[in-house]
Amino acid sequence: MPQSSLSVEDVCKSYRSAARAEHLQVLRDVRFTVRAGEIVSIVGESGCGKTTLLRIVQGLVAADRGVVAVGGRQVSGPGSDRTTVFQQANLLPWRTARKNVEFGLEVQGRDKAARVARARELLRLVGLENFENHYPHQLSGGMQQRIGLARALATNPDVLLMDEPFSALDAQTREVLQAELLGVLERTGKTIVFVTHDLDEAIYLSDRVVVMAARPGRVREIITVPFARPRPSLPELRAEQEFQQLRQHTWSLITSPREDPA
Ligand SMILES: Nc1ncnc2c1ncn2[C@@H]1O[C@H](COP(=O)(O)OP(=O)(O)OP(=O)(O)O)[C@@H](O)[C@H]1O
Repeated sequence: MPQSSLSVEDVCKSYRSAARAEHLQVLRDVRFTVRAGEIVSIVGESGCGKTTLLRIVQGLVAADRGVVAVGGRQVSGPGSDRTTVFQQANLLPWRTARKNVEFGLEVQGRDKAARVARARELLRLVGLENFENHYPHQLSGGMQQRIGLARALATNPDVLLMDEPFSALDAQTREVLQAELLGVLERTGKTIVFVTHDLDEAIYLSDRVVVMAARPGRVREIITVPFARPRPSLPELRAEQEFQQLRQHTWSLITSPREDPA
């Protein structure tokens, strides 16, 4: 199972604000690492630069300063070693579930037999092997998101970048998918960066939680999550005092008055 680490070193990014003719510093000296096979979540108030950071890691936006590296190789643009899973699965409506999973493999020019075998393997992994010929409109939101995850895994990226992948789902489906995601990730050993507004989700899924502060976006604290894997269900973990303390600490970091960023 090949795995790669991800490192983000002193990343800075500013945008020119047309309205105020000045630079808006979105990210300042952001630094953290995700070891191979780890899940690290990023949380922080709206506008602290989480999506911008993911886009820099993806290689879609260039940092002004700093370095992003996957497996020690510096990122200089998009690459097949990184794939993003978004809030909406954005499946192609005219393709079946299996053909959606095959999409990236087609782009890579893989032959049909290999594509079909790989897509079936991933549909099994996400528990949808009996739905390969269904079209997206025949699938629930949670099922579509599972297809989106299978599609992202199909090309075997080293790093998965997950941008609030469950936030459009109802609470119950969300908890089911969180538990499933943990199972899938344990089996695939991917290195994951997971952006979320949901602190329970961040703590439940992650090895570490990067708490960001805003204006400029920067790392406020990196919290190590002490719970051993495999983890119990989220409702069980939530009942533990240590979980509640960790959540309270994370919440207080996000909501407490900002220290002077100078
Ligand atoms: N292309 C751009 N041009 C100018 N400003 C931008 C651009 N992209 C993002 N910004 C600004 O950067 C800041 C951070 O935005 P970003 O979307 O990264 O935050 P976020 O933490 O992901 O927010 P949310 O939690 O609401 O999704 C915001 O003030 C936003 O207006």
